[in-house]
Amino acid sequence: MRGREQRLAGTIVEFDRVGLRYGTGAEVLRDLDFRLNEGGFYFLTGPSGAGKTSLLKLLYLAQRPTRGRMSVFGDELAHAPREALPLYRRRIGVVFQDFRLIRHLSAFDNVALPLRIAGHGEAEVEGPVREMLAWVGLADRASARPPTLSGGEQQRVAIARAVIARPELLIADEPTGNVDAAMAQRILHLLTAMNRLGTTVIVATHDLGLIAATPGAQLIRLENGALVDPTGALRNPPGRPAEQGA
Ligand SMILES: Nc1ncnc2c1ncn2[C@@H]1O[C@H](COP(=O)(O)OP(=O)(O)OP(=O)(O)O)[C@@H](O)[C@H]1O
Repeated sequence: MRGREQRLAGTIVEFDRVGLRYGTGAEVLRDLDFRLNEGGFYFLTGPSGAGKTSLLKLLYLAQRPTRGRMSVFGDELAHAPREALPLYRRRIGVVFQDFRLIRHLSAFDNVALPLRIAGHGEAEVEGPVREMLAWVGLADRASARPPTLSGGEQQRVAIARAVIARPELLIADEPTGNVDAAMAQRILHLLTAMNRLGTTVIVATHDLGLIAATPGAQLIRLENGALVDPTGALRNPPGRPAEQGA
């Protein structure tokens, strides 16, 4: 299926001594060494200002490392030409902390956007978008514009938009930051359902309840721009297919 890529079997993202600085400031991320397994579910945690959003920006290719190597979907992207990135971005779904919905478009049109950008005709858009809106419990809000939706509803439109094109990698920045506990459970359910369908998921969160409710998820902890990985488990994740029975 992805045979042309030379990635280490089972690895979707690999960081090798990655550093990031903004402008001429000090590095906000330092010496990040880790791998994400295909099909894994990861929580990214750490104190405010530790660099979680910055790390996610590297993952969704909005920032490039200022140091080190970074491969995504098996290709080295730290120095890839800018015009090469949109093709990779289409394989990544992002739920932004502040949603970034388009205010003047309906919930339906916001969710339809990735399919339309990918060139799908309206016949291929209508059904999947209706189905996705139903899946996130917003079938009756399809024509509503974001400013008329509650925070939790906007959050679910943002999730529907992020997953409609079946991304291989789903990145969510504090996806339960604006909702109550019941809605947080519902959002977690949506993310784990995507994960069961094969999508690799990484979620930045301060919500310990969310982590406790997701057995099998792996923790990635950042402190002051560096990974806390005392056992090296993030550099050499156990149980990767390439290592089994080899
Ligand atoms: N665009 C930017 N320009 C300069 N510095 C930035 C920029 N974005 C983030 N920073 C700095 O990088 C560091 C890490 O910020 P980041 O937003 O990645 O942390 P975070 O762990 O996501 O924090 P929070 O949990 O509060 O969202 C902070 O010191 C922040 O001030």
